[in-house]
Amino acid sequence: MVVASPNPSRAEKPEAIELPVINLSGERTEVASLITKACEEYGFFKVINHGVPEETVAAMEEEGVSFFTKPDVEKQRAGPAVPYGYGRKNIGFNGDIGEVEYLLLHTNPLSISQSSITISGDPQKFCSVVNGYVRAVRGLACDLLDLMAGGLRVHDQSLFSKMIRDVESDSLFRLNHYPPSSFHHCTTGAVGFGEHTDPQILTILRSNDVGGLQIRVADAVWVPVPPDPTAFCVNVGDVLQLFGSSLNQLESHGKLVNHVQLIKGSNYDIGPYQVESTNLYFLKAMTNGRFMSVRHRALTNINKPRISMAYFGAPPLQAMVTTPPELVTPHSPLLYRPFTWGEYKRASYSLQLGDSRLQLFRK
Ligand SMILES: O=C(O)CCC(=O)C(=O)O
Ligand SMILES: [Fe+2]
Repeated sequence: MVVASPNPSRAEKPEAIELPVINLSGERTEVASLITKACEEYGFFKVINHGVPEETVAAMEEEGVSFFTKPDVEKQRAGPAVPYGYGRKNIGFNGDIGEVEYLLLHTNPLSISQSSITISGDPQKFCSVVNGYVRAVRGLACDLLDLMAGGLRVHDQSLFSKMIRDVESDSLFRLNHYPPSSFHHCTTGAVGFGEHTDPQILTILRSNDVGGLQIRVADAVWVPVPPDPTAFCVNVGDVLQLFGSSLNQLESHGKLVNHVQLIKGSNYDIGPYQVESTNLYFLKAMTNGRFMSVRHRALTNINKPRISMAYFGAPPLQAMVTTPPELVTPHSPLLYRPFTWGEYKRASYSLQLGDSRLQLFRK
């Protein structure tokens, strides 16, 4: 894999990346193969004609805006986020800080209903809007996971999706609010949500029309993903990476690497290249590394508030996460030892946001 040197000059402003756009109303086998390619080459893609009603998204966003514009004392009633509830600036338990406030919810309906009491003056309405949104995006996530399993030729095409359909699924929903940087008297965008990979299976992300999401294509090279309020942005989580890798595959993550080369060929001087020998940047586990869980972060906008909504599809805590045998071949030997999602989650919670976790489970 080719990456930039650790000390890039002017590496902060590479051109925006055009993520693959997958039209879900297309022919199924073709859609499955496009999604599989996007997961192998980018780890991120956008979906259109996804079937999630605009009203469902608008209602959720409205609840988010109405919560975040409340006075501080009222918001604090829903906190602290240990781990669920309202959090501000502190992300996790290990000192990560960002210019963000958020609501982190477990998607279990009982948990949503309990959290709603301190979040909203009309808890029943809040609860029903969140349940409606979660149901819709979970449906989308399951459909995408079935298509991925098909594209990877996994025998049981519901192998991935049944983990998040399970009533005990540990899936989460996070509403992020990034106040404009000017609010903090900054003249440039600040880091709202620091560099990380999502530990779960799959993330379905939606934001308002304000940019901020960036993905890391190489060491210290961040490319902005333009906002698109008509689409969902989907990204592979660590666990999905495990489900499908050989080092050969790690090296063939063409598109992101090509993007770096494009930047190198343009005005951006990102210094001499070197061959990266360890898999520090692209972490992968259910695809035995065929799909990549890419590092990303979110910056604040100088003038406008940004709202994002992320659904993180996860297995039940006791579920065993392991690569389907059909994805293990002599050419692609098993990369990770089997583990439970609970074990992986505990490892994530014990580390900082930007730490690599999957390699703790490398065979
Ligand atoms: O706000 C965003 O666009 C990204 C947020 C994110 O990566 C997360 O919540 O895990
Ligand atoms: Fe994330």
